[in-house]
Amino acid sequence: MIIEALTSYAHQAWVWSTSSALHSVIAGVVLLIALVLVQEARRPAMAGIPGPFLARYTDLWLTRQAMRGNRSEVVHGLHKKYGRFVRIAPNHVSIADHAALNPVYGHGTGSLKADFYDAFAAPTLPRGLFNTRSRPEHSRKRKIVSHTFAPKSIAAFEPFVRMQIQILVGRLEELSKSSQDGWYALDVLMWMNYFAFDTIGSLAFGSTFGMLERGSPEADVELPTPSGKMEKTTCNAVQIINERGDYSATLGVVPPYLRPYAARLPWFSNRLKSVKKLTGIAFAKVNQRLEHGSDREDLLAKLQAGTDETGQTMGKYELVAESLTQLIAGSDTTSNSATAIIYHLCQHPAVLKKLRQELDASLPDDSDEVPLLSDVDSLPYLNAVINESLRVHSTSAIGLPRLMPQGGVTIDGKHFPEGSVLSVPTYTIHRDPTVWGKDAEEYRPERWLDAEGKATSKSDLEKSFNPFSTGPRVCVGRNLAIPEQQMLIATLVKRFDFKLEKPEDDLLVVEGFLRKPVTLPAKVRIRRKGEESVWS
Ligand code: HEM
Repeated sequence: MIIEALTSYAHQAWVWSTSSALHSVIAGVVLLIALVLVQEARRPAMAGIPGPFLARYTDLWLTRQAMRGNRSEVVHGLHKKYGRFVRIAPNHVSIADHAALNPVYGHGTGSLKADFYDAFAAPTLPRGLFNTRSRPEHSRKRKIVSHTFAPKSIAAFEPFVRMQIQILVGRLEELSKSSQDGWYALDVLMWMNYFAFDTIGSLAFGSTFGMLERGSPEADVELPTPSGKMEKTTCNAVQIINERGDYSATLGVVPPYLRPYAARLPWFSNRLKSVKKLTGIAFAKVNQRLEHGSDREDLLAKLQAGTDETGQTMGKYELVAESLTQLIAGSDTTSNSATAIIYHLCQHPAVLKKLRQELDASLPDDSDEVPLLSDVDSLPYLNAVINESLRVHSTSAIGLPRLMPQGGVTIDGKHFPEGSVLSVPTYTIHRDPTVWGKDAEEYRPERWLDAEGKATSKSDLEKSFNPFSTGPRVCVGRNLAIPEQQMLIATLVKRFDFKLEKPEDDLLVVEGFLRKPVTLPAKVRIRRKGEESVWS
């Protein structure tokens, strides 16, 4: 009886919906609402968690924030309004509490990278260390790659990094001398990009992109043509790496079943060209290296030599994928952070003065050499300046989404079942007043030091300091990233004066996957001792 009645009802509804275009639209909307409500009913754990009304029913709310380029600031505002737990998508809760870092990201929790990371896969390559979501595949790759970042390897990389700093110094001196009053106008961000790309090019591909020498962001690309031949061309590597971040971080929050359609919209399809070109850069560089060989002890050499537990080395495509991963992960992270440091030093003359006192006391004045890592890695104020800049700027600022494993997870009495997506927003925990104090929004390197100016026992602050993430997917390159900043910033501060074109302006930032400065117009000149105030 009931089945007959339902069948007859469905039949009538079908006839009604097909009887006119308006009826079809109404039927479609009703169906969509029914689907959304059924989905909502299947997620009782999420139901009581506050957040924007639309985010409860559709991922498109978060997509919109990602497209607008200020996701972290918006999510931060929501946490201020609603508290520690905020539902930012139907199946995604943001938890602004450092105590959630371990259950969400920690070793042994069994959480995995969420399907957000599928949007980071390069179309023609196997997954790399960063975007693989498979635990066994990640463990295998991580074993090979972490070996390349062991302390012994970092010692071998130091001369390559110092060489790029030396080239940067030479170029800035030359440009300063070319100007009548010694001040040369430049975009600090672009020069930090040239440095970061050339350094990672030198390490990950065996040769630089020549950006510092040319003062331009061009890189060679090799792309397959429809006929299967490789076409050689050039592109603006800085621009395409930015566009690739915007593309992936936005497409990654679109529901997976809508991604093929979304990818056809001009906003995405224009940026997809950049994703392809980026792969072409890695192909061009790795091909060059494989053709010509090299006896350099760099990242690529270590990747080529690395073996997994079965004794297998990486094949060519995997090698390209991992080199590309390092190019993407190790380039603008470095340049964004260095630019933010220079900006904050320009805005805080007292901090600059103190840093210079420390550097002048520990490094010789008359040396043309870039300092050794061992000369600068334990300088407390330099490290405080770097940490404070990583905290305030947070180039990796969004909550990195993780999929909860079988059995789910309970955080602060709230249970999230298997399949829930959770994240801890780095931008917000870097501003938690219960950890950082009432002045959490202020730039104050002294918070990293004790009353005698020595590095504090960091455990109190470090529990909420998350620039490199944590757990099995923690940044594998952090042992390189920090020494790179230490040597670079020590050299620039010791040898140059900077002044901002518009000191009254905040640092303009936009967020794709990373929170990055848009530009930092400034002037640079060879340092003139006794005229310290010019930085502000
Ligand atoms: C200041 C500089 C850097 C910052 C702030 C930074 C930050 C991060 C963060 C937050 C992650 C986790 C991403 C996620 O889970 O989605 C990450 C992962 C990663 N980083 Fe870095 N990074 C920096 C420099 C570097 C450098 C120089 C390299 C290599 C040359 C590098 C290579 C990687 C790789 C390969 C991963 C993926 C690790 C994995 O999933 O096992 N990073 N980084």
